[in-house]
Amino acid sequence: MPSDAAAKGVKLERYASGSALLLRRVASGKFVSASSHLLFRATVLATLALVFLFALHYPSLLSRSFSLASSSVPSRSHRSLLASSSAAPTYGGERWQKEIRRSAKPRRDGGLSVLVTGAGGFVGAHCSLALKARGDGVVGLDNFNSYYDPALKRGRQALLADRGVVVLDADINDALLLERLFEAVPFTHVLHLAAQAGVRYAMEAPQTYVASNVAGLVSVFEAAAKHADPQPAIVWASSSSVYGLNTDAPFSEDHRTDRPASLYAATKKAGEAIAHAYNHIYGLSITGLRFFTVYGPWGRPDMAYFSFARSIVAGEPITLYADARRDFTYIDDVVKGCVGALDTAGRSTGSARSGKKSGPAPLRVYNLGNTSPVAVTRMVAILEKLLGKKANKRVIAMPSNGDVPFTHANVSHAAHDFGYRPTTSLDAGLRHFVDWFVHYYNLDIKIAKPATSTSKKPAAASTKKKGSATSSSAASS
Ligand SMILES: O=C(O)[C@H]1O[C@H](OP(=O)(O)OP(=O)(O)OC[C@H]2O[C@@H](n3ccc(=O)[nH]c3=O)[C@H](O)[C@@H]2O)[C@H](O)[C@@H](O)[C@@H]1O
Repeated sequence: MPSDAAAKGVKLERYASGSALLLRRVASGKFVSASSHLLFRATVLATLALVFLFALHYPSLLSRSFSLASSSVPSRSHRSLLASSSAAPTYGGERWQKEIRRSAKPRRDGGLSVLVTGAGGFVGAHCSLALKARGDGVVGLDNFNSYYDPALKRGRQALLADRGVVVLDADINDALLLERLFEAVPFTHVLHLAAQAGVRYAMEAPQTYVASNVAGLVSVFEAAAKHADPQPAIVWASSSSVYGLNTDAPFSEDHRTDRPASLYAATKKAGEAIAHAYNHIYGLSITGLRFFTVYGPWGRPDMAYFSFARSIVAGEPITLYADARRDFTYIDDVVKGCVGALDTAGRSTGSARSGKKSGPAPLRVYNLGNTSPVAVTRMVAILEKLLGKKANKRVIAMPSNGDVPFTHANVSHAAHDFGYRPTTSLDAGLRHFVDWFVHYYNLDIKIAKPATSTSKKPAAASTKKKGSATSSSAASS
């Protein structure tokens, strides 16, 4: 990855040469007299000077147009990394390293030291809390982009800060930052969850998926393979969507995954192929987890269960795709799967110093689903009951937007290798979600009592009340 200054130079050059070309074309017109050449040169110089000043003051605007790496996010300076101390001008340095090392330090014998990318995200925040709670060291990073309401991500960050977990304000495509992190801490594991999520949004913003899910994944693998000593084991988020047009059910890891139905799925499938290459060449221990429609407290507002809950409360219509079914998987179950995958990952066998591996390293992929698909109409009925309000439903045929009609996980491999056993029904899980949702948005809603008691308690993160409510209309798509 080029340095900031070099990248800025390239951008500036393109910008400047574009302006000069335009001006040259105007200059070649017959109406430009010889006497105006001097004026023309002065104009070019002045334009270049203005572009230079503009680039100095608004690098983020330029990088949004030209940089693949940052096209998915409202660009922010890579130098303002510790969200808790925005005054810090650079990363690296003693104070920065001290804070990172404190956060990364395990508090139990044999504890892991885990770098969690996407720690401000839904699954990342829950996993970070769970790891910290059992005495592992955790450092998070997140670019806090505005794909959905960043206030929610900041809320999760605040929760993590309460528990002593630092979440850096940084992008996975910032190779230098990753280098510095691996220099500062000998992480035993990386839990790589930073990604551009969402199946249907890929039609609107295809490049953001390439930037985060392909380029970003390579960036993490590169750093782990070449700048970490010893190399960590990596567990990363793939997706149930890789099964695409597969019709054999339940979906097994042995089934075909070469027919993705969306660009999102294609980038996740590409990630699995990239993982194979890095495992093969560099001896990185890599585990891909295929998540199945994960939901719960502190969830993603772009997902159907969350956006439907908001619409029901607001009395707005919702659109249901006819006959859609999902293997909805509760966050606590997924967290157990992630932790199990970390605990059983096995070591990487490569060496950053020699560039060689001592032997084959583990390369694994697992489904993390609930094993019981439920109709989306049923999911809405549960929400209606909990919220005490009917949804204004519009049912349409499933559009061709990358969606698939159903998902259904076979989890026997994860059960066998690390005891993964999902235990939360959609009724119980949505109750925990609605409980959190009502508190978080300070809604005046009394949640309907369960017909039968649910055995599980809400997730640790779900009981935290938010003092100042975020307007439900503020959340993104
Ligand atoms: O399992 C996965 O791999 C994926 O799960 C979800 O994707 P999806 O299952 O499509 O989740 P939602 O967007 O919440 O949709 C859930 C269901 O609601 C349906 N839906 C969605 C939106 C809508 O307006 N109407 C509607 O009926 C969809 O067809 C789908 O069956 C996540 O958004 C992806 O990031 C993740 O990778």
